[in-house]
Amino acid sequence: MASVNDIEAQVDELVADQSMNSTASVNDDTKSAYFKVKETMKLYNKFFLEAVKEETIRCATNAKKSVSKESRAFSENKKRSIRRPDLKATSKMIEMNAVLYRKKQCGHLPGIDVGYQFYSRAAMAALGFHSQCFSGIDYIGKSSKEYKEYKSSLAVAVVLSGCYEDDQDNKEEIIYTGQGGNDNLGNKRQVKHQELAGGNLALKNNCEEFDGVFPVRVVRGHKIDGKKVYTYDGLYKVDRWWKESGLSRFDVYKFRLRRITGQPPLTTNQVHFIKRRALHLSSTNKRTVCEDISGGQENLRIRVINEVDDTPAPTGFKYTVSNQIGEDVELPSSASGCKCIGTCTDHKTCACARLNYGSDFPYVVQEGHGRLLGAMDVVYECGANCGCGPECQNRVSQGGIKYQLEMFRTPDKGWGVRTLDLIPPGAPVCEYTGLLRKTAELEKVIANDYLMEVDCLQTMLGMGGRQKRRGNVSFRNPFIKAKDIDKDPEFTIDAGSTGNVSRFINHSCDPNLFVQCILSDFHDPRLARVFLVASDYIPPLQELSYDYNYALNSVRGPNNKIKRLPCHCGAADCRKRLY
Ligand SMILES: C[S@@+](CC[C@H](N)C(=O)[O-])C[C@H]1O[C@@H](n2cnc3c(N)ncnc32)[C@H](O)[C@@H]1O
Repeated sequence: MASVNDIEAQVDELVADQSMNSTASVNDDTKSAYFKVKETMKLYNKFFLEAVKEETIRCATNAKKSVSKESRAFSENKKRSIRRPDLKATSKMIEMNAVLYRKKQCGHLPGIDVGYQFYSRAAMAALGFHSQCFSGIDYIGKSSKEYKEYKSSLAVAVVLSGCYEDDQDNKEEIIYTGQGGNDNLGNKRQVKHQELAGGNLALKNNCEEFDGVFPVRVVRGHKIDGKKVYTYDGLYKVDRWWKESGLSRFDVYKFRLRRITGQPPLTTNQVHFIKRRALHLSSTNKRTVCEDISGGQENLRIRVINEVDDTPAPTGFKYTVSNQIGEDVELPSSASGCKCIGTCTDHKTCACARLNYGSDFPYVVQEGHGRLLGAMDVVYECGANCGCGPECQNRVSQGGIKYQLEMFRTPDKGWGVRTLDLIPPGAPVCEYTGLLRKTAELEKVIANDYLMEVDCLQTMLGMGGRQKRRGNVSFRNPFIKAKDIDKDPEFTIDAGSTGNVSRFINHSCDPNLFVQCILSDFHDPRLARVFLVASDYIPPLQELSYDYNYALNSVRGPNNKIKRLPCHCGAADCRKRLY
């Protein structure tokens, strides 16, 4: 188990990551509530992925240990009783005092608006929005020392999980069944009487003792791409309660919840997509101007939609799924690679894993998705000379795009890219491809909006204001001497005339992707491949964005005058200018 010191170090590191991720230097007081919510979720997601990794290792170790029949049976049971990573992550948040809203409170919580989506009950608890991971009703207990001002218990939030046979849900008016007496097997069965205690008593108090003055936050569970998601539907007043004999003839408590007027409209119906339905909506209801911008080169076709104006699908560039190499760029010979066979599983014996931060695999594989444990200086994947095959868990970024993307016309940023699938945090979404050129060659180029510097080396060395990231990769680069390194990267990917879908991804001051350099076939960081990786859960139809990270006043026009480009990202903490 990690010591408190380890955990504190991780938090410091993450906070450093966060502050360096933004060019605006924001201190705690000036950060908006939205930013704090996002930061808290990032920390939770990091702990979650680490817990997944710990569990994977624990299960593998248990399986190895099982030699005799009995110990194998024991180990199988242990494997089944996996300690839930989501609960472990929340415990860690509590242990570290990192829960955002530690003191329970009624009403809206800043930074969490109606329509906000939680990707697990544990994530909700990590924010302090609803602190129970299993019970439907979260309440302030009357005996709680912290809440002396309340003479009776008081409910603050309820989850409508669809687990109770007696629930009735008309969206604006809900007949909510109290908690308890359910068999918790997912078949909605009541198996015993409910009691007027705990959360049920608290909801009754909201209605009677407090005369409906204190509304409860209502969260509704539904599915996106087969994953359970919880959407905040707003504040509801508890205006009636009663006891009745339920469908299975057991006593149940009922509470009538009425949505308070004047709140933004409900979004649960709008976000209730399953994979194919999102695609279907996209293809039938919208104006498609190109069936596949990749011309069949990607695994999944990428439609182009324009519902804004008459601009046809973009032309004037050649689609390429991998980097084209400029005439005066010489690629180094391939790195020697690992000797693993099939798939790499042991980080101690895999030579590629050992090059990474913590001498370990940089990814965890969860529910079929390979996810990066966090932003790193550099990621070493297995490559051309490795013994393992394409199914290896250390090749997550390889093999093309895995999430259905769509290009669309925005009202004020030209073309943009959105996802039609739910993308989990840490998932590599796409490579930034183009023509790999020497940066010096591009100095005289005046207008090219599609350049991406390969700043892997500068990031590894923390030079030139590059993001501080996780990385214990020592500088043992045979390609270049440390003293010769310039703060400006030597190579740039120019996607002006050749590139892929990434060239259409816009900037945001509150992005959902981050830039990650990856090395695989060869290990020269000056020529690393550049990927865009999800930093949050990205729901279907949300625009993809990353931080272009321009230094302000750094872009000059033909007459050497400083150029200014207003930012239209719409983020609460928008810096107002791209450059
Ligand atoms: C790499 S391109 C992105 C794709 C571009 N929208 C297009 O239609 O080709 C970068 C350019 O997109 C526009 N852009 C990207 N993000 C923007 C933002 N947040 N606000 C305003 N314009 C933006 C700017 O014109 C910028 O120079």
